[in-house]
Amino acid sequence: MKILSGEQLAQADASTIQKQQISSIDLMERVATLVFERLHQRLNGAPVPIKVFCGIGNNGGDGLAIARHLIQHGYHVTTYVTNCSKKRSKDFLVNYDRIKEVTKDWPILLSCKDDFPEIGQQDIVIDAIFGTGINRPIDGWMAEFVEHINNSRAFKVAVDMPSGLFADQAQNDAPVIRANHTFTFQTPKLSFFLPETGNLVGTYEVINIGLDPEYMMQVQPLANLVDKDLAQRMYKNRNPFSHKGDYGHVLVMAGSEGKMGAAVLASGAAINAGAGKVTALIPEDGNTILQCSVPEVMSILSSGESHVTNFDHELQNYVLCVGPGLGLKDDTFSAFAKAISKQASPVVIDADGINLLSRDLGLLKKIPENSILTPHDGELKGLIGEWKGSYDKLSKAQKFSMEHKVILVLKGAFTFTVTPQGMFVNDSGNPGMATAGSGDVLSGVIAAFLAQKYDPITATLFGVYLHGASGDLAVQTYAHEGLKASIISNFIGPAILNLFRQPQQQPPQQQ
Ligand SMILES: NC(=O)C1=CN([C@@H]2O[C@H](COP(=O)(O)OP(=O)(O)OC[C@H]3O[C@@H](n4cnc5c(N)ncnc54)[C@H](OP(=O)(O)O)[C@@H]3O)[C@@H](O)[C@H]2O)[C@H](O)CC1
Ligand SMILES: [K+]
Repeated sequence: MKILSGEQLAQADASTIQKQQISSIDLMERVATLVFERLHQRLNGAPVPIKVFCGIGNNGGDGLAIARHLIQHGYHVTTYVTNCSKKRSKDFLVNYDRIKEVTKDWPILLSCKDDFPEIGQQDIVIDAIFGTGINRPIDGWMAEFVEHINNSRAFKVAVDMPSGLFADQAQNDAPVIRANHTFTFQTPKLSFFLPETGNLVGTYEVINIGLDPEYMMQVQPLANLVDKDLAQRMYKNRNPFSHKGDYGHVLVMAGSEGKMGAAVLASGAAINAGAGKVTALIPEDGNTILQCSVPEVMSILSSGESHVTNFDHELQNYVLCVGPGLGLKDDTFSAFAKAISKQASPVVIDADGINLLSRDLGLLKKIPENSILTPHDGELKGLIGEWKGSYDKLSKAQKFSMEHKVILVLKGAFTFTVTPQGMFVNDSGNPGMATAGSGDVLSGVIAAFLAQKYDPITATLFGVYLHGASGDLAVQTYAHEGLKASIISNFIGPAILNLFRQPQQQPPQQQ
């Protein structure tokens, strides 16, 4: 699914009105009906007090039309208009008139602090104050009003976006409605996925409002969302007559004294994700640990006892995955530099591999095009320097990716994959995955898909998605707290199966 900017959504809106020969007021009606239907499905006629707060633009117009449908269906609705300027959008005004068809109560105008209504704990608040048209931080009495709503314990439903939130630009502590649920139109917005603002959205639900398919097809999005549908389409079926040679050989260069677990996890995950063969290049003293932990993985021993000191072996045709638990010793650095310089096809570099690379960024010239770097924030600083907020981080990462022709996986609640061809946001995963070794598993999984001849971007996106999906399945048994990296790794297979499982049908309701 594409993630568009506020401006692009307005263009999609205009293009829909032109091509579908639908008026903007009818499009607003379509949107409001779809939101109403979802609310009605959940509320099922409950006599809860509903307060609809409308701005004076088209988001407010949506709010008025939603309020009209709710009133028509017997809900207990009070409608308010935040009267922050004399301007009104055309379709706001039409809906302001139309609400009179269903109620004698005019919407209540709010113009200052004295007008703020009390909001009860049982109330449902529908926030239709600002949507994608917000163009500056909310200030003055409106800022206090946002705080007033946020301080209430009512359940808050945002229309398109929580008011005050910008779809695609940084905002420094500007007031924003803290929604419990957001019905967002056509595409989710980039700010939903960033750590500074993601929590303001609550759960979100995308409503397909039927914007012009041609526009949606050709537009270059800010990013693409990788969800179950897309992951399903990435999966490659196996040929029944295939053998292990068809699924590649991963060489995991990893581990040092006290960190052999990282080598075990990365190489084990490569096996679990379907690599035909996996070999671990590890320090001598780690051999027993590795061989006892994952019998499927072969080993090559470096001459160093406690850390890898050299890269000398006879292997041919393998995918290199380098870095987990490798350490930062000088002779490890030389072995790392030799390892990456010998590669002709993309490599996966993680953890200490990235720290070693940051020691001499000149080595970037030796890395094959489309190699995959999987830094956490601390490691990323060694590559792109400091940043101010997520938008700055993403823009620096994009510049780095294009300049060095590498794929960056920026791990987080929503992992961003930044490629020279564009940016992707991952939709799977949960906070239980914030646990030691989870990243080692990810690097092994991505390397396994590279070895299975997925192209580098697909191997990365599919690996990141499945890693998160494994965590999502595992958490149902282990809870966030009980999740650990080896469990995530063991759930890769079930997560692949789950890609093709249909959601369970609800049993028919009894009359
Ligand atoms: N995208 C679609 O296809 C559809 C979207 N719909 C809905 O429309 C809104 C976007 O509507 P728009 O009218 O462009 O914008 P808003 O309603 O969000 O707000 C614009 C008005 O607010 C003023 N403004 C902006 N920032 C502030 C502020 N900080 N304080 C006070 N006032 C502000 C702005 O006025 P100016 O003074 O800046 O000129 C506008 O008056 C979208 O989110 C959807 O909900 C359609 O219903 C259907 C299709
Ligand atoms: K809103």
